[in-house]
Amino acid sequence: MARKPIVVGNWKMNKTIAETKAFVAAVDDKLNDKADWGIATPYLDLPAAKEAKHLIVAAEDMHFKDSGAYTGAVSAAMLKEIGVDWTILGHSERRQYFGETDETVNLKMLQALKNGINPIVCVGESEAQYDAGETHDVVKTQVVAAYKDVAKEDVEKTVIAYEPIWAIGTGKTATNEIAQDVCGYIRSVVAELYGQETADKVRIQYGGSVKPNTIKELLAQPDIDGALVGGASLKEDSYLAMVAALDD
Ligand SMILES: O=C[C@H](O)COP(=O)(O)O
Repeated sequence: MARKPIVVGNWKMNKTIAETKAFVAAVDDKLNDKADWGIATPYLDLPAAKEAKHLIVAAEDMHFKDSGAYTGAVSAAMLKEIGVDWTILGHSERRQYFGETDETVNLKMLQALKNGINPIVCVGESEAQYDAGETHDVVKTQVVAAYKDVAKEDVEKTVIAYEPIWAIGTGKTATNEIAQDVCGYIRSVVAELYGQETADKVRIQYGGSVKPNTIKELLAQPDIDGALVGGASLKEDSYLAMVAALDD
């Protein structure tokens, strides 16, 4: 079955509210139907981003509890209240700098799905793990942990982003072959967990130095159903160049 690609810009800790409004004004009307197009923004920018009519708007994280004494955290209900029904979870920067673990990613997956929020769950190996040939083992462990207790009927609401850490912000995109190999392997792990039919419905993104000149070939790979894009999603012209690249 054909899976519609999903391309989401992950802005990380970039852009003010004013810059978000300018981006939406420049980009939202110029998208095409070659993919579901979206942006993940800092919490403060989300209401401005939600002024978009076409862009999917995602948070970059959320907490796994309903409410309580979790200073600095944002809940699923808070996101839903402003109409946000997507979130990234388990990005490697959250794992590296904010103590995110496979266990908290799993709790957040369950909390997101319970609240009608679609998670984009990130997995990927470090450079040392890549060099040691551990990529498949690492992503399998992360996927199995993330989906613990996730119901089969919820799986197709989720997106998996394969982001090799060594390719993030480095300009070192994984080759099409490596990206396809790992995304295909991730699909086989989902098939082991939930069966092939469910695995065939899950969209798997590649992320890591995706640029307007590389996105089309990456998305042409059979198991790559989109991209999670950092740097190249920040400038309006670069985002629109990715949109145009899929039009060719
Ligand atoms: O979530 C996005 C990734 O971390 C990729 O970032 P990048 O495109 O700047 O390498």
